[in-house]
Parts: sequence; C-alpha cells; structure tokens
Amino acid sequence: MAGTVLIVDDEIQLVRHLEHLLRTEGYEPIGVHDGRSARKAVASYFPDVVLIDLKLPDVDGTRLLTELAEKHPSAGYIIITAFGSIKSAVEATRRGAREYLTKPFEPDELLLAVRNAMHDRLRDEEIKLLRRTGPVLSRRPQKPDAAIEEYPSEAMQAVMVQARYAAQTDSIVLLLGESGSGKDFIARHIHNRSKRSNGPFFAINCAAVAPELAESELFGHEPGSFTGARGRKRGLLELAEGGTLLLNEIGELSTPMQAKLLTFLDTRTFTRVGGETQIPVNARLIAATNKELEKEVDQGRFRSDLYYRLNVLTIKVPPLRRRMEDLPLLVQEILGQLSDEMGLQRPIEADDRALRTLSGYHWPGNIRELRNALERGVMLSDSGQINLSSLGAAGDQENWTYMVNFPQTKSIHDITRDLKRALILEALRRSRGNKQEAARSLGLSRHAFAHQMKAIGLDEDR
Ligand SMILES: Nc1ncnc2c1ncn2[C@@H]1O[C@H](COP(=O)(O)OP(=O)(O)OP(=O)(O)O)[C@@H](O)[C@H]1O
Repeated sequence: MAGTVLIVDDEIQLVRHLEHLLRTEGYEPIGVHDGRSARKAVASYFPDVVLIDLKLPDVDGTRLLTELAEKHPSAGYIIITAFGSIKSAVEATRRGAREYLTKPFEPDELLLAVRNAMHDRLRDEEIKLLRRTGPVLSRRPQKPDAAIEEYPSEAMQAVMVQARYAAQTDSIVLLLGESGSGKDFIARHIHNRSKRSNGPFFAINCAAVAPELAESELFGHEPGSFTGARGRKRGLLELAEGGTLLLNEIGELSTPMQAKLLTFLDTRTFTRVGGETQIPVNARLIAATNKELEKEVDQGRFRSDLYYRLNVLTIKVPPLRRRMEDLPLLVQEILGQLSDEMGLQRPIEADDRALRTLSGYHWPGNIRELRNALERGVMLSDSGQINLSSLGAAGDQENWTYMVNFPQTKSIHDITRDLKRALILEALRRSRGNKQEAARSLGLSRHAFAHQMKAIGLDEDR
C-alpha cells in the first residue's frame, strides 16, 4: 500500500478529482471539506500526507496546518491554494508545510509533491526505527558493486554462483553460517544484484528485539492496539515494499511469530497488530541463521512447516577458516573500504609478514573479527602500511593473539604518537574524510589539525 493522503479542500469537485487521481496511483485518499472534519480524520487515520487548501469555510488554512502539524508531526504537509503569494508560501513553510502548490496545478505536479512527501515520511520512519532499534536494524550502506564476484576459494565460488542465481529469482533465500561469516553481506549482495536493487533493504535481528515488540516491529500496529501503541506504525515488512527484508537469526523467532510469518508466506498479506485489514506486500524475504534449523525442528523449537517453506534456496556461507585462500583479497577489500571511509587517497595495505600472520590465525569470529583487527591496525599504522606492530600481533603464526595493551617496550613518546594517530584517523573516519569536521570533533583548529597530522607522519593530501 502506497500510503494514506488526506485532502482538505472546500471545492467538492476538486477533492473528487484528486481522490480519483491518487487512488489510481495506489494511494488511500480521504477527502474532507472543512477544518473540523480534517481534525477528526487526522485523529482517526494518521495520514502520511495532508493536502490543505489555505481558504476553508471554518478555519484559516495556515492555522489548521499549525494545529495538525503539532498533533501529527510525522505527516508531510502540502499547501494548495488559488491565492498563491510568496508571503503565504513562506508563512506555510515556516509552519511546517514541505511544499506549496498554486491552483491550477497539473496532476503530475501534485503526484510528484505527494510522492516526495511520502518518501521523506518513510525516511523519517526509518530513522526513527533506527533510533529505536539501534544496531538490530540497518539500512543499506553498501554501494551496489561492493561485493567481489570471484573469490579464489572453491567454497566461496559456489556461494557466489548460488547468490547470482538467487538474485535472478524472487524466491525466499535461507542463509546458513557462523556468526560474522558474511550472511548479511551476501543478503545485500543478492538484493543489490536483483531487480529490487532500487527498492529498500532492511535487516532485523530477531534475537535482539524483545519478543513483545517483535510483532509490531515486523508487522506494524494500529493505534491503541497495546499499551504504548499511540499512532499507527508501519512494520518493517511494509517498509520493505518493493525491496528486500532480511530476517537475521530467524531461529530465534517466537512460536506465534513463526505462525504469522508462515501466513504471510502463504498469502503474501498480513495484518498490523490490532488491525483487521489484510495488507498485501511485495517484499522479498531472506532469512539467516547461525543455528542448525533442522535440530531446532527436531527439538520442537522451530515449526517444521515454516522450515520447509524457508528451505527452498539454501546457501551455506563457509566460515573464514574454510576459505583462507580468500584472506588476502578480503584484507585488500576491507582495507580499501576503511581507507575510503577515512577519505584516504591511497588505500592502506598490509605488508607480507602481516598477511602471513593473519593467514595463520583461525578466526573464530570470522570476517567480523578480521575487519575489527584491520580497523585497529589502520589506526595504529605509522606508514600507510599495516605491519605486525600496527596489528598489535604477538607470538608466531600458530599463536597469533591481539595485544589489547600497548607493548611495554614502547616509549611514552611512541605511545602518545600512536594514540594521537588513532584519534586522528578515527575522527577522519567518522567525518568521512572531512578534515574541517574531524578537526572540530577533536577540539582543534583546522591549522592545528594539519600540524598534528604532519607530526604523526600523515600527509595532508591523503
Ligand atoms: N566478502 C566480504 N568482503 C568484505 N567484508 C565482508 C565480507 N563479508 C562480510 N564482511 C564484513 O564482515 C562483517 C560481518 O559480516 P556479516 O554481518 O555479513 O556477517 P553475518 O554472518 O551476517 O554475522 P551475524 O550472524 O553475526 O549477523 C561485516 O562488517 C561485513 O561488512
């Protein structure tokens, strides 16, 4: 469903015409002709977008806008009026309207304004969701070409063939693999290569959401459906319309949620919590888990019928220790990403001894652990190259360990320089290479920042 649009205008013909236009575009329009009905409609329908005529029989349109925007701030407000003037346009935008249309307007003009308002509203909801759920939910951060297609290891070549196939179909995919092995990464790769690549990509970690909130997170809720459910909320499934939803740690889904998910897979429709309307959604599902689902089924913790529905196109992502041939390429790829994030012009590289040492470790935390080690290495590297010392590695290849503390043998001067370097690189990473911003975040002037960069051996133009 594309969203609800409230039209407030006293011209009955125009309202009918707009209702028809919006309905044919898949929106749910509600037309009213005065301020009183507009207040009621907002309280009952929680529209996504509100079109308000400035001249209404019972209230001034700008006043109504202020009132409604206060009560229902998350909607997008668009002013329509035959009495367009710069002054009222400025006033309306000051009071919260995102756009101003002067009658007569073209249907396309209106549809574009509604589409943009709807888009901003969805983005706001996503931001709110991100704030609410923190790391359990992530928006697609990757460039479509971020994943390499060819890895040297046979195990990964097989995965990439399956991923390519999955990208060409719209079927549900089940990703199995240890934590940190790259299931999320593969899911994004499939989405980016699929015909849905322009649609949204959402990921939710089913293990990290409290069971009592999981249903509302996934399916949304209607106002008042449970204590604390104030407005109407779209769930992730609805937000993923036209795109892909990754259900991470699917093995952790509660039994009632498993039943609701199964119904969705069978009917492609769902109801919000507290709602009755069957809402159709065109979202692709990818499920991932580091559990052995078959065992979960045997032990009665996971529904067998859901397991069979999920187990259509199953991709087993190997742990890093079973694909060590890929390590140099992964190191290069990750260092490239980290250098990009910091705005470095020349990517940081790992020297041979560092690579050999990394290859000798068994990586129980898989690529996530490798990435963390490299991130730390980048912060501590002196020379634009990662070496044994910047990795904080100690011991031989068999016995690779992180050294959490700085080595005792370092002088206070070296330790201070390492710390400064780590802080500066971290600030550059956070500011995505913007030196002005990085300087500000460290409480330094741009000039002092440049001086510090030079002092620790970083070229200004890197
Ligand atoms: N092929 C790859 N190239 C570069 N980085 C990768 C690759 N695969 C995974 N990573 C990185 O490794 C980290 C862990 O990957 P990811 O989150 O995909 O693992 P996961 O299997 O989904 O983990 P979990 O089961 O804990 O959710 C991420 O930072 C990801 O960007």
